[in-house]
Amino acid sequence: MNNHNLIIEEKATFRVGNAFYRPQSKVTRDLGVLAATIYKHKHGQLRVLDAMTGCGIRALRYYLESGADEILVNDSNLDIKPILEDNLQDILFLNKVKISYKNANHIFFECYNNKDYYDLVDVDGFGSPSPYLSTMLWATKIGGLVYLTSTDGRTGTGHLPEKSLQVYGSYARSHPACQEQVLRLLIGSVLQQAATMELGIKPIFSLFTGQTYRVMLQLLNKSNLTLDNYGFIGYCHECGHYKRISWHQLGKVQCVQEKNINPYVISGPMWLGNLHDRDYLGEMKTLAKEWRWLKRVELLSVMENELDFPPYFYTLGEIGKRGKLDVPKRSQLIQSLNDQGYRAAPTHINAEAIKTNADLNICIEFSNAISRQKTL
Ligand SMILES: C[S@@+](CC[C@H](N)C(=O)[O-])C[C@H]1O[C@@H](n2cnc3c(N)ncnc32)[C@H](O)[C@@H]1O
Repeated sequence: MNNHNLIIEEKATFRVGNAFYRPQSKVTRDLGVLAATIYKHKHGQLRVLDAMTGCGIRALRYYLESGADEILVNDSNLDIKPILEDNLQDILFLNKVKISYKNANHIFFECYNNKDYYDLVDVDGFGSPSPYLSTMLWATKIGGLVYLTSTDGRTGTGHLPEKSLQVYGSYARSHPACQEQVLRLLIGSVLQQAATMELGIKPIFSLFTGQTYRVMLQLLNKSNLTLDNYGFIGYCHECGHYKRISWHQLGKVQCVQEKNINPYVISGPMWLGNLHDRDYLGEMKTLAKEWRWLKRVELLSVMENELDFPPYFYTLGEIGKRGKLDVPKRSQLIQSLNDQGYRAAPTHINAEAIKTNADLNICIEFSNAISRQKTL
């Protein structure tokens, strides 16, 4: 490889040429590498299918950093062949990598047909993930991981509810916590697709970067779709309250606040369980510390702290608007809620929002109390 236009990302050195590379997605690659490395430690092997590779950066990093034993690298764009083969030449030479230029669904079907299942299937496409929501599972080993991307935020955030029905089989409406909803729709949709094959899934971690939604899921050997973990979220546009709604409550719930009765606007069905697995996240954090990836340690700590909360968050904007006073800093409001025995934590999804088990009215009351104290 000549040195012209060389890019270095962690242990990988490569060129982009006419292939795809987005430096801002490094955080999604970093977390993928951490999870893959933990998987290799636990299972002693790591065979990766990088189904939409672009310039090959993920394949390189899974090999060089996670210790992947074997990688099937694929991209449907044959025009990138010279640059991709140049980038992967060292591992091609070691017989660690196979490259193909097919539609990802073709590859998934081939894997299924040949009973050739992978430990990690990375599906990093453009826009909507809908063509791969079920097919990617055909290529995944039971107990293995799938790492799925969506960059189609508009559909799941409630701007295109009918398209959401088409993509996720769920009706998505707009509300302040709608980015968390996209992650939940993605997980819920894979959960439902897996259930049709009598399989289940467990979220290892879920990530929103501001542009990209990513979920890392583990494939389980039996369906875990239940009326408890797959359901609805209601949002009251009048008073800003949320409610987790189960199937048997549909049509029966109304928002009753201060003698006003308002209908909830309902989105779903979607995943209502935790967005991450506590143990796996903890192991990823320990590894990130060992590798001195301090920014990732910080992110994983926030993700750890957002576990075991209701499936939505309150934005400071909503709290301020409804409380009609200036809203304090996020950390101050969280501290004051914690001091009074409520659970509250930041969310990685929105830098101006909190996850809490306190009611919105409590958040407004505490926020106003801090504001009044400041003006005294
Ligand atoms: C977002 S880029 C991948 C980026 C890469 N994983 C990374 O981290 O830099 C999406 C890639 O998927 C390829 N692609 C799009 N649709 C595909 C399909 N159906 N099958 C295989 N590859 C596809 C595109 O050619 C493009 O290179």
